[in-house]
Amino acid sequence: MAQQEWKGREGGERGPLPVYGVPYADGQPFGGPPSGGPVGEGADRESEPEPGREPAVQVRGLWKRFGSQVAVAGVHLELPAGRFIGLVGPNGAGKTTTLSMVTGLLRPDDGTVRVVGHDVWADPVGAKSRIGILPEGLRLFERLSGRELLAYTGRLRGLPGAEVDRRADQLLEVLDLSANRHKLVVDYSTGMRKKIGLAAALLHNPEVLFLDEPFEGVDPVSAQVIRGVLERYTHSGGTVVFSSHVMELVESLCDWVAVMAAGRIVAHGPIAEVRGAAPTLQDAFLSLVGAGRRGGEDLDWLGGSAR
Ligand SMILES: Nc1ncnc2c1ncn2[C@@H]1O[C@H](COP(=O)(O)OP(=O)(O)OP(=O)(O)O)[C@@H](O)[C@H]1O
Repeated sequence: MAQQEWKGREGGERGPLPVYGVPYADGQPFGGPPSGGPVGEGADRESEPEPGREPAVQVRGLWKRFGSQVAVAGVHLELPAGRFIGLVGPNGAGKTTTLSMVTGLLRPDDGTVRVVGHDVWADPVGAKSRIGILPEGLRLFERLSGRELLAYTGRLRGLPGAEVDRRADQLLEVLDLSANRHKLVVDYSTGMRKKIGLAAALLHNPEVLFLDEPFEGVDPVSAQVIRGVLERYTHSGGTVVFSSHVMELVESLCDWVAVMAAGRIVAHGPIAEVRGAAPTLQDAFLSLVGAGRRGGEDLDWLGGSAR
């Protein structure tokens, strides 16, 4: 089965896959830890960051305004490598704006972003060659088939054709898209679009994967498949940063979380630390973002029965 053949970044029987395009500065294929142990099954996922390993993302004093609207208000954040990281916050908190600036899609008004040590704006090629992105409102080349989209993405990433073919076929198989490989992307369902977008983001085996709401519109079976692929990716040393509103999902998937509210980071760290004494992450989240008990008490006209 293709899933078993697809070896992670620490390699398997076949060893690590070769790196193409811009070589990694530390000479480590696939961003495997230059020192320290592997992050994976059996590792203490909530322990301190691995010693000697560059943070996946370092954000300093990040600001973004849209007219009078301050979307991101001086974010400082350091995301450890090799973790499954959730970025959570209420609607309008600034998550998408932050992720857009961190991935080089939107220029900040102020501040710096480094991805695995590479400044996103001073060294865009160095930074972008190390990341994969599944952005919000994913725009894809609609008139290509899923298979053609992966071939195109792979060649853009500098992978040789044979390697693109091998990886694309494995990803299509693992993500259960093989039967739809020749269908045009325009005819893909929402969940299929997420999966082909994820395949495109993973194809060059990035060091850090940024996903904006990857499970939105995805059925439970596909969600399980995506989850398995992402867990495999982090277990072999990759870093996932994903935004979500579904706190149960974040709690079950992530080992590290950053909470945003009103353009600022209000808490960050290992899940257990952020949860503190609260029974669930959802409870901790509600108290962190200052949510009141607005359950619609004022909507006295709503609800059928006359009073
Ligand atoms: N291009 C834009 N022009 C004007 N305002 C914007 C723009 N993009 C974002 N904003 C505003 O910036 C703030 C943060 O938006 P952002 O999309 O980053 O929030 P979010 O946390 O991702 O929200 P959601 O969870 O609803 O997706 C909001 O008030 C939003 O209206």
